[in-house]
Amino acid sequence: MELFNELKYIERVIKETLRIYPSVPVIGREIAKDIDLPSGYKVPAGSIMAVIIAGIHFNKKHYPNPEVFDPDRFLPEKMVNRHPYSYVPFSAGPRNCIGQRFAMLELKSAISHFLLKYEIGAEGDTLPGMILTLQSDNGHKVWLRPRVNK
Ligand code: HEM
Repeated sequence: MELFNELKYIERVIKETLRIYPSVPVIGREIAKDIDLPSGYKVPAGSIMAVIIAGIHFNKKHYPNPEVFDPDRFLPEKMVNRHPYSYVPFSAGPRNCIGQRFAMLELKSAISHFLLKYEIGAEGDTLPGMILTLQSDNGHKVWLRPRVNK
């Protein structure tokens, strides 16, 4: 656990990956009470709303040049003034992802063990698609090379 806490750069890479490619790009909620939006629109109780997580993560107000992959957006000093709900790959509130801490540990473990043995790179583009969760429409083409420890 202590070692995983030290993997700061991998953590930023995972966070930035989940910003651009949130595994759950849309969630739904039934509205319990009427909401008056600042735009003047009233959302009546009982409505079903879609929360577009991928849309929130591309809001230029929070993420300048949102299409650019930049793990350093998640440096502590860059995050300090960001709105708490500007980054919600695991949703937020009472029904958020119960597995988010485990998911982060699992990803750090898998990625770090993998990178100790292999180099990996993209081979062509991936077309994002969605079947409830985000996935590739044309597969993930990658190259792998055993890592030679110098
Ligand atoms: C990168 C990995 C993961 C992502 C991005 C993710 C994302 C999410 C999101 C966005 C929700 C909320 C759905 C909603 O609000 O309607 C959710 C719910 C949930 N997730 Fe995850 N999840 C991940 C991994 C995991 C893992 C590893 C587990 C279990 C070990 C897990 C268990 C759950 C459960 C049980 C819920 C439902 C919680 C509830 O409704 O109260 N997730 N997840």
